[in-house]
Amino acid sequence: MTAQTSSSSRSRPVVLVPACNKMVGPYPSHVVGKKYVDAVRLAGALPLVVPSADAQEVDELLTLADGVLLTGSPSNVDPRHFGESVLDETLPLDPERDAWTLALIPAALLRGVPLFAICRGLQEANVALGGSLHQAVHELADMRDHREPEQAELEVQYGPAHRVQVQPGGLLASLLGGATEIEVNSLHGQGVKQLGPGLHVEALAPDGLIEAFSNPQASAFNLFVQWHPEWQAEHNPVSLKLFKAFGAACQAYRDRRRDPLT
Ligand SMILES: N[C@@H](CCC(=O)NCCCC(=O)O)C(=O)O
Repeated sequence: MTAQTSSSSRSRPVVLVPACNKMVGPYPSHVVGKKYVDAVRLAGALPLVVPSADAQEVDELLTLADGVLLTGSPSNVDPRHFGESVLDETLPLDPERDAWTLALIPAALLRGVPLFAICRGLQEANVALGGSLHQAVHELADMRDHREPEQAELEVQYGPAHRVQVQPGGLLASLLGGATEIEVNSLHGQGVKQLGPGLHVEALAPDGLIEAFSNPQASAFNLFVQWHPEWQAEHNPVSLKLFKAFGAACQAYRDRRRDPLT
């Protein structure tokens, strides 16, 4: 092994983590939950938190990236991005995040950069790829309330909430060694209404809500999940498998970029 290949195989892949935008006291700030950054490290990658960016900066940022992790957030994707007006004005939005992640997602997929998206990340990916969202799943007949018990302690909010059926033959089933059902947490009010064209359902909740999907047309690893695998990921065998698979895809992307002939 040459010195060059040995150093490239040792250097960790860089994973972009887009920040949310919120006020911290009187100060407009960029914020990312620590559990997401920790999970990127657990995947064997180096997290790089990106503050809000310009849609024009997406290509430049992707040249730095060996992977992208889209986090959850209390904020909703603005329904105007899928042709609806906001039904509940009291819920938070994050127009600065929408402004560039909706451009980042198709660009990352086109470039073959591995992409893993969680909760709001799944929702914004569906919208970025031509789908739409329910604004309040809990107000639909025959759907369960997928929101967390807000007054409960965090362990309960992020505790197991319902099972999901893993669709046979898909990426998720393969990552989970053929598992057909898993237990997940649930902390969201929005949810997939119309899945974007060409996207593949990977998991369903008992009420039929899409809980995971992938884009089989993209050349690299991509997985979008509605639950929160980053919560105490090191203690959850399902989460470990997902983050390890994402990390391995990011490492392979980095190694190919560094040494295209290997
Ligand atoms: N606001 C959206 C998305 C929900 C979501 O991502 N929750 C995460 C909360 C904080 C965190 O754990 O990062 C919805 O309600 O559907």
